Amino acid sequence: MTDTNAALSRVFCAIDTTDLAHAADLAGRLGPSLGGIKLGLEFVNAHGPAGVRRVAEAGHPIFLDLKYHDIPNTVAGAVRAATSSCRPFMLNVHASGGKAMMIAARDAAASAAHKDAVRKPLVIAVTVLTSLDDTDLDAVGQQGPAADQVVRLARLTQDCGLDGIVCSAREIAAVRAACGPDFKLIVPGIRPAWSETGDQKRIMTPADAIRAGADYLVIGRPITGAPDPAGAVARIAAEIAGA
Ligand SMILES: O=c1ccn([C@@H]2O[C@H](COP(=O)(O)O)[C@@H](O)[C@H]2O)c(=O)[nH]1
Repeated sequence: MTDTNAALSRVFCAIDTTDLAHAADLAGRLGPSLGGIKLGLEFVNAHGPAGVRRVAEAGHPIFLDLKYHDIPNTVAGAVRAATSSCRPFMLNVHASGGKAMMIAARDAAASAAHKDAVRKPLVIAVTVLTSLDDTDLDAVGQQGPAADQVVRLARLTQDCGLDGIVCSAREIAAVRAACGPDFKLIVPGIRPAWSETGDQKRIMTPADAIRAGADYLVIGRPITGAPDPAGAVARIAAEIAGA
């Protein structure tokens, strides 16, 4: 990839904060070429759909990262409500919530979008959190290694008709081999060489993750914790463009 705008369009910035004014200001400063903004549990629990709509005023697609994990009826209701109130580009559930729940989420997103005459959000499923490694999986009784569990859940997600998954960059090759080129791979756990790892365990640099075949990268603290967030985004875009 040689074009920095094309590189930027693959990046969702995770704005994890309770500060609404800061989130809206930051979204406005990251430039129109950014792929989108990811808002999750911290922000939405503080500010709800009105806060999401406020941040969306900057014009970026919104990835609503609330990782629903409940019984099918409850998740369907949450997906319907979120689709109508937040109009996200993409939202997610946990694949380990099972087949019936994922199908209910898929159908709820489609029916709510149809009812409101808006574009259906991409519905994707979290496989294995990027903060977990093989030892962590053993501890919760999930059959590792992580890559095997990710592929198992990716196949299940695809069978349920969802649009893609959240996985780490380390599993991209295995998931592509199992699920093909059109299945969307959304990849957090991204750490430029100059950033701190923090609580993430299955990490990769932005350039390597794009080279591996990620559709979108989700990058939070390396951008939001930088003294100059827009500068950090530009640096990441240049690294990807050089990949
Ligand atoms: O497996 C997952 C699923 C979601 N996330 C989310 O992505 C961002 C990453 O932020 P960083 O600051 O770059 O670590 C964060 O909002 C998580 O909730 C994830 O990291 N891993």
